[in-house]
Amino acid sequence: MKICVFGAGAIGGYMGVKLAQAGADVSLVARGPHLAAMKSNGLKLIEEGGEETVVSVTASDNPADLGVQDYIIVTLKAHSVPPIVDKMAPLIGPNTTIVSGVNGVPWWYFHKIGGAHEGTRLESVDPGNAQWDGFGPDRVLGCVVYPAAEVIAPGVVKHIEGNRFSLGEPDGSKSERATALSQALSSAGLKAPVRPRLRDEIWVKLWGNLSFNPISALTHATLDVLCTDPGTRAVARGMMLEAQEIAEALGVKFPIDVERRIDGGAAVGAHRTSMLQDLDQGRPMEIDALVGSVQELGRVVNVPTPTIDTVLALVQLRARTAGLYA
Ligand SMILES: NC(=O)C1=CN([C@@H]2O[C@H](COP(=O)(O)OP(=O)(O)OC[C@H]3O[C@@H](n4cnc5c(N)ncnc54)[C@H](OP(=O)(O)O)[C@@H]3O)[C@@H](O)[C@H]2O)C=CC1
Ligand SMILES: CC(C)(CO)C(=O)C(=O)O
Repeated sequence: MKICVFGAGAIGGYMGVKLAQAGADVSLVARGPHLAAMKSNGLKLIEEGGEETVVSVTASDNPADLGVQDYIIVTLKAHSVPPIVDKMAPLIGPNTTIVSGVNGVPWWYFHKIGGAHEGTRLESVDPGNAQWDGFGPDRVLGCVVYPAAEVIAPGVVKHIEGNRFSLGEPDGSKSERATALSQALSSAGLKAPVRPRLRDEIWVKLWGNLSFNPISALTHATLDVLCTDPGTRAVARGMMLEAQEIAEALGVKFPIDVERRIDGGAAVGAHRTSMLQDLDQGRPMEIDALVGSVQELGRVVNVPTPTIDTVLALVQLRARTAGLYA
């Protein structure tokens, strides 16, 4: 089984080391100094408990070097995917599965969902239908990424916590391709359950990213603070309740309530969300995938989103004034 991890930064690098350590036929697409470091010295993973592993990896910035794959696991930031759809072509053959390990509402959300919205495209996450038309939604296997990791130096990934990558077919079936990948990831020491209702998990994760991430970018507060301060907790709650109404209109069942989700955020502790880290480090922020996409879904199901609209406008302007958002 040939697996390519496209965008081997924090999450992709973590997966790449675990798969390579387990003897999988894995290759990585990366770029710049991070790629140069992993080519010269191998890719180093510092695990949750401090244990360090260095593996030698097959890595390139040119997909043509790596050939056709059985699975391409995409671990790019959401906004980085549409521009590289054409670049991925040498990795794709008739039976290639594309695993979308990207936060936010996935571009394939309405593929095989059934009902009135079947086939709806989302401009916020797939401008110009680049992925829908370029990859084709039938290739896609969904994935919700739970681990937290960071590239702390070129060629060095620090794993912070978690090892679950939930997988799910857009139609909820337990397919052969999902089961085979789940086994490969499990052999590498990762948890990879195949879920019949992946969209429910997407929303529970998204609840946090939708609200905590922009609030942290606007306030520079860590999760423990913004989830317990009465004012920002109320803003997060307002956004999450609007999102819940949208998701439920689309058939999602939430296994927990908003208060429990916010308490879960607080329990993570003094974490600076990825959006705040991106702002601080001058990197583009995942605003469209995490917040704009939920606003767009609200328009699809005619649910008003006044709190989401307000926070989205503020964080967009914050990012624009930092030169990080067009
Ligand atoms: N990090 C985390 O803890 C978590 C992340 N996620 C999600 O996972 C996804 C990946 O996040 P994360 O791993 O943090 O992101 P990173 O930025 O660490 O990794 C993406 C990597 O892809 C590289 N890249 C971008 N464009 C190209 C290209 N055209 N060719 C080759 N390489 C490219 C980037 O290089 P460069 O740095 O040069 O741009 C970077 O090394 C996101 O959707 C994120 O929200 C989900 C849960 C937790
Ligand atoms: C906020 C958190 C921890 C989950 O809600 C996260 O995923 C992020 O920092 O992007």
